Amino acid sequence: MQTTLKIGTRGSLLALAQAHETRDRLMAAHGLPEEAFEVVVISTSGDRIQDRPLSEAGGKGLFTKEIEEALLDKRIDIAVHSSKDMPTMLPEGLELSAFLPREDAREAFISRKAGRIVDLPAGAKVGSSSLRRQALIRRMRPDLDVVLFRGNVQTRLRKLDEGVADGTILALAGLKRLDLEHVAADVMSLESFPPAPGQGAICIESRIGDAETGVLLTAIHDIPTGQALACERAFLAALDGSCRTPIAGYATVTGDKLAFSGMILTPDGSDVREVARSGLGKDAAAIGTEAGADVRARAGAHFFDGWN
Ligand SMILES: NCc1[nH]cc(CCC(=O)O)c1CC(=O)O
Repeated sequence: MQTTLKIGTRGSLLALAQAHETRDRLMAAHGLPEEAFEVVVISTSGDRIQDRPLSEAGGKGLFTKEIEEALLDKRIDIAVHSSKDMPTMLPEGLELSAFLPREDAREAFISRKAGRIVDLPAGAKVGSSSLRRQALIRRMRPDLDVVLFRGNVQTRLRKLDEGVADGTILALAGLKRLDLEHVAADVMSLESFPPAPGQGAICIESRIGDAETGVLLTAIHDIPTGQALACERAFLAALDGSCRTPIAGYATVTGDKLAFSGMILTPDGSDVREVARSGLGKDAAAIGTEAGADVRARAGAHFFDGWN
């Protein structure tokens, strides 16, 4: 390779850890030196807006817009993202071309006051800005006070120290990538606190038709993770998923088999619909689409009233 491969990323420590993991895997897969890569940090609107829930500020695309512009302008060659933060629709000309092997997708409860959510005293404050997490907390403990909590992982942990909330929920995957796994008081089961579609999986976005980059990425793409993500993202798309909708979904792939579980909730957590489907990994997207259509039909129009 004559020129360096430019890897675009947000500037948070978690985003940088993900960009470095991608670079390290590319180095190992192709026997390339570190100098063959350049990590380009790009600030996004999502990083700058801190005072509002993202659902009000414009949704998921806020973390990707400026990075995707850089990709389309060829200022970078690939973009590294948390799959969870990726909208279901990408700008024309871009695709998710590789997924790294998935990290643990479970959620962690973090608190100095209690070992588990169920042990928090009545009225305790739990901070989260995710509608899914807020709904799941309320479903489990309607008596808790759910407060808005934004910022990167470090900011949220500092807010806990400052007493802004008594507890919060973070992805175990992010904590692991930051060597902060020890702050987790409890790791919650996939059944009791199901993750967001895409949680724990790093994805790489690139320009459609960029064959040179495609060859590099094929070597680090994890097929089971790619199938799981195709299913989860199809589920989200079938439900018109955005940051405004409490949706959980998680697929596992073993050999050629795929198993998917999904859930939608009303924002107050009082009503849920669950769906489980299994099939072949090669049919991942169709399984996700069908699961989404099924859960939507069983929910009925009334279920979605409170969503917008
Ligand atoms: N929305 C922020 C975000 N995007 C991805 C992760 C965690 C890492 C992952 O799920 O891969 C986080 C932080 C969190 O939810 O704790």
